[in-house]
Amino acid sequence: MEVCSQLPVLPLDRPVPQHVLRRRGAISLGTSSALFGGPSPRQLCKRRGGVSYNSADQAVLYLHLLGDVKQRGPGPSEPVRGAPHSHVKVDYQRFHCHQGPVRPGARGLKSHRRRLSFQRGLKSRHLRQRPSGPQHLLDQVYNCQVKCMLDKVDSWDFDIFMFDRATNGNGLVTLTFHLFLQLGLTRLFRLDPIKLRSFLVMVQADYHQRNPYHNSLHATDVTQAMYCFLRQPKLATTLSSCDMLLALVAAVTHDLDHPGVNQGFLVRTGHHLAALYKNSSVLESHHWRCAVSLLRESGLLDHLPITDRSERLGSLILATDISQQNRYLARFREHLDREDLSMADPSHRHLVLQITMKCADICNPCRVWRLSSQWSSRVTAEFFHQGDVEKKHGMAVSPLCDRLSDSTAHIQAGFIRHVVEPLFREWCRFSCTSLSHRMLAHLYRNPYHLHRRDLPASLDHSLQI
Ligand SMILES: Nc1ncnc2c1ncn2[C@@H]1O[C@@H]2COP(=O)(O)O[C@H]2[C@H]1O
Repeated sequence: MEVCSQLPVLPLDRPVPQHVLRRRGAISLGTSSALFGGPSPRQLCKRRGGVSYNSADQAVLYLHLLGDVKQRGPGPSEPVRGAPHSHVKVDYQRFHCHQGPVRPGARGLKSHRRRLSFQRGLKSRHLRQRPSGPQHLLDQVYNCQVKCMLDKVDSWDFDIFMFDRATNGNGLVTLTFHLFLQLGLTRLFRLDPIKLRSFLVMVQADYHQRNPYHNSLHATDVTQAMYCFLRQPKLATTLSSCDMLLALVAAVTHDLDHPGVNQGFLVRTGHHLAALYKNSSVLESHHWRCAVSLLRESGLLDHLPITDRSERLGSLILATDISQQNRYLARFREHLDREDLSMADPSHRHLVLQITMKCADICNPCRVWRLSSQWSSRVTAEFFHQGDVEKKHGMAVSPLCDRLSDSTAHIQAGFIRHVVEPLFREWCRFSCTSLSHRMLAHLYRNPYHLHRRDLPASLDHSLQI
């Protein structure tokens, strides 16, 4: 594998010329697709390599690389040259030489998923260690891309999907760590960067990557949106640093351990969480308890005398229960109508934070179509998957979950009209900024795109005429 250690920052929105690629010949574990170039932006989005491991041999990682691969320097053993799809076997113990061999008893700990799963151990070690050898060189290739994107993290058009690929699926850790620095929270609260990173690694690992929608990418997107909102003048000038800290923690943890099915499903199948939380805000209560447990496990905030920390975090996460939207919105609307919302009043500030959390959670239809369309496809895929499971077990199919009678356009139209628009209209009254107007503009424009996407091509053509 040939790796260049000094690479200039490459723009992510343009294909890399072939001659540059040939000269660099760089391939990294998590490199941005931009490095591999290609004629179309669509191809830019495709990863050309991957990593896997064999559970029978946990000391070895397999790199799967597309194209002609040549090795230089100490690194992966047994390189394969010339094959169109090369597999390079990497001695994992050499990557992490000071970790020592995998303990024979380690497999016995598998059942304690929440504490010491193989994946969490693997990820956290990988992120906590000082990079060494080939990994260090590989990191440099894509760190340039990530840095370039993070410079624009306050942009409403931030491409979270590309960012996640550029960070090799570690978008949540990378972005949130950066935002803590950016808001000065790490310095102000004297947060231990190692604890912060290990907390974020655990958070990321506790999202289910198999869920099309409720996974760590959604949490990263919500966190990025939260950051954009926190920078709005109404909030930036009135919220305390403690408010901001809690808001970021709530955003990044608000869907922890989401099973990919809704509360109705858990209640109807007699899931233990439904019994535990008495069929009320079942998932949100679980996300909150998971967040508290990971905060404890990491010890991140242990040194801070923040009173009611857990309760305040809980009330932000519980506010994302969509079935309670009208209750929150009515309170917010009343204050706006009476014009008596005072950001000096802690209870009013907290209500505003809850509304901010709700906005961040369901802002995906307010993103630019390029991003919004991906979210609507993902959420529909998750709904339909639940419907498939219900059909398979002879249960009644939940609303919006039947792939035979529901469609993405239909689901989005209802969601936007009844849920998103009422919330963002009030938000716009509260924070009347260019960002708010932009979000509303996308919200009104996106259904038009959706409608066109669902039309047969011939009909779409006739409409254009
Ligand atoms: N684009 C979307 N289309 C339809 N429903 C959505 C969309 N985005 C979010 N939701 C729903 O809004 C809910 C907010 O709370 P949850 O994350 O529990 O589950 C979410 C989805 O059910």
